[in-house]
Amino acid sequence: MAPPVHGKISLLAFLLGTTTFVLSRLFYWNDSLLYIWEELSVFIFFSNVALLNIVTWFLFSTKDAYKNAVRACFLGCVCGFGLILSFDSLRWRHFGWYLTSLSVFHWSEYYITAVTNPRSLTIESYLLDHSREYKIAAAASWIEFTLELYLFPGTKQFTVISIAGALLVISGEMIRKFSMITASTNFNHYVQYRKQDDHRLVTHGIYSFCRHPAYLGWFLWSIGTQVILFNPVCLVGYTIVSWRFFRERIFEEEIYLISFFGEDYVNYKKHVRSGLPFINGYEGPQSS
Ligand SMILES: C[S@@+](CC[C@H](N)C(=O)[O-])C[C@H]1O[C@@H](n2cnc3c(N)ncnc32)[C@H](O)[C@@H]1O
Repeated sequence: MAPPVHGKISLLAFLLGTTTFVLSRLFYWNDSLLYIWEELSVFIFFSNVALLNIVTWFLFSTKDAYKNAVRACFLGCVCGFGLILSFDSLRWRHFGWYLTSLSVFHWSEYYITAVTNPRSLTIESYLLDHSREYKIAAAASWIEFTLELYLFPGTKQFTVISIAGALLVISGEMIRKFSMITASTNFNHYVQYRKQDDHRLVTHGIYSFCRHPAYLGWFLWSIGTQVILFNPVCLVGYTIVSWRFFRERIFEEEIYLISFFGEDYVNYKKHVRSGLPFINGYEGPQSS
């Protein structure tokens, strides 16, 4: 499946943003350039971000294309910044891994939707405006990381733990994207309260192992980000809050799936587990 024009714009703008990282590598060419980079890296980085914004504005002049491109370019710059920290900073290296994962996650939510289900594609498909709670959770993890970095710097250097976190993030991301590709036009970022004519029950591929693989993937990804950062407080908080969120979401979603697909969904539910620990979903009126 080829991405529609919005997918292509998003890809191009994201790659443009990541040139912030490529540019930083050019300063490693010789010692004088490296000296300039070490002295002026913040100024050079933000000048490049500003320049890219202007380039994006020129390239994608229509309102809709610009709205899309500016978000993708911003995520590309965050990815580039994450890569710079990952390669250049010992103290902030794991924060760099986290920023790279975060930007790739949000950008690919849009891009995979563009490829697999363009009809449902909107600017919200970046999930950047997800919810107030999501933003508070992100800010809390940045604050915890920074505080602990200054109070207990040694705790932010456990690379083995951060590698375990990165593996969780990568597997969560892959499970989620496989689910989106498998469910294709039946996948929607928002719970559907009315059945579309072409909405089919998906029970094959990754959906034959668990009923909610995309939520499982997101759950693993979100926990993994806190393991990368070695944030013990947010790790516990994220686990509890996201588990409760998915328990309620799955409960609500299954009420509608049973109303859409009747016995077919009830049978599917009997044979395939939800995928998230200790979450059974909707089990009839007595379970509410
Ligand atoms: C964000 S997607 C999540 C899908 C699924 N819960 C998962 O975690 O992979 C939500 C939409 O997918 C639809 N959906 C969920 N499971 C489905 C299935 N097995 N077959 C078809 N549509 C499904 C729901 O109707 C809802 O609109």
